[in-house]
Amino acid sequence: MADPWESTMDHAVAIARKAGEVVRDALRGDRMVTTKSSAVDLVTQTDQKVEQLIIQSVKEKFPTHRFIGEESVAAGESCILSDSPTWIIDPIDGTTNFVHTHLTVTSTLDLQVEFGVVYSCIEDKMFTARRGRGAFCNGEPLQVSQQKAVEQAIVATEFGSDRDPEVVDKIFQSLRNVLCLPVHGVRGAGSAAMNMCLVASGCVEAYYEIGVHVWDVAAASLIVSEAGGVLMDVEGGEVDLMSRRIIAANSKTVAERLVKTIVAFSPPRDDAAPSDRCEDSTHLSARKV
Ligand SMILES: O=P(O)(O)OC[C@@]1(O)O[C@H](CO)[C@@H](O)[C@@H]1O
Ligand SMILES: [Mg+2]
Ligand SMILES: [Mg+2]
Repeated sequence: MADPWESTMDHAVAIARKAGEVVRDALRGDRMVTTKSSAVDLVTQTDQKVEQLIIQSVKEKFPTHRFIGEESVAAGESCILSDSPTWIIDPIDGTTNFVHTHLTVTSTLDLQVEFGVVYSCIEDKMFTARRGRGAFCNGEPLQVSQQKAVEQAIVATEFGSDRDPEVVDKIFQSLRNVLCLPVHGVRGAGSAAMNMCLVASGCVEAYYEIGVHVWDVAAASLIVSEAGGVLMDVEGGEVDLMSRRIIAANSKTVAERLVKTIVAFSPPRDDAAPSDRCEDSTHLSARKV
């Protein structure tokens, strides 16, 4: 049966590839860095340029579509899912990697709940998923790991950009608990989207994080699900993409072991009123790197 969203997804893949070209070009030059919610929550002009490139390109073809973009929300736009087709965009997931010219930088585009696209532009890996039609990397089907024993697993996570000592303590308590399950190892790509694509690819068995944003995980969530994986809230139950908490695992068994292990807490939701997000958006003086 013809897929009504096929041409739209094709456009998403094409614009993700174009975004990757812009990111790769920017890696060869100087990057002006400012900060958002904390001194280590980095953003560059390339993040903003790529997000506008994506949004303008989509608006021209689909004028009724709505957007949730990381940098638009940082600039004060709402982060509310509507009944209209809504694109959830992270122009650069892994800005810290980008600023340090480290590998693994992705751009994510998600059209709720129809398709997800994550492009890892340094590796030239295009991860895609269409609801009900599987997940792929450069056209090759993806399948999660079949390892159900968490003691034989590698788990991915990130430390986030909140440096409140009480929050850091909880993050470290979870990390300690996971390590002592024990697990074979803990890894972090510096990008939630890339960590989740590693789950979908069967490279790691699970990823969890408290502190992510909806734009970090929306596209890759569909890629994990379509690769046979499971999404869960850190306290069990259905994942809420606006809650800033997620477990993406190869199986319910592994996900439920992590639920019993993680020290749960609730950051301000992405769809909370801007004043409640406690994002102080302190734009410290820009610096060139
Ligand atoms: O700001 P960015 O580059 O889009 O997000 C980068 C990122 O590593 O920070 C989050 C918190 O650790 C991660 O989950 C997310 O992928
Ligand atoms: Mg991100
Ligand atoms: Mg980003």
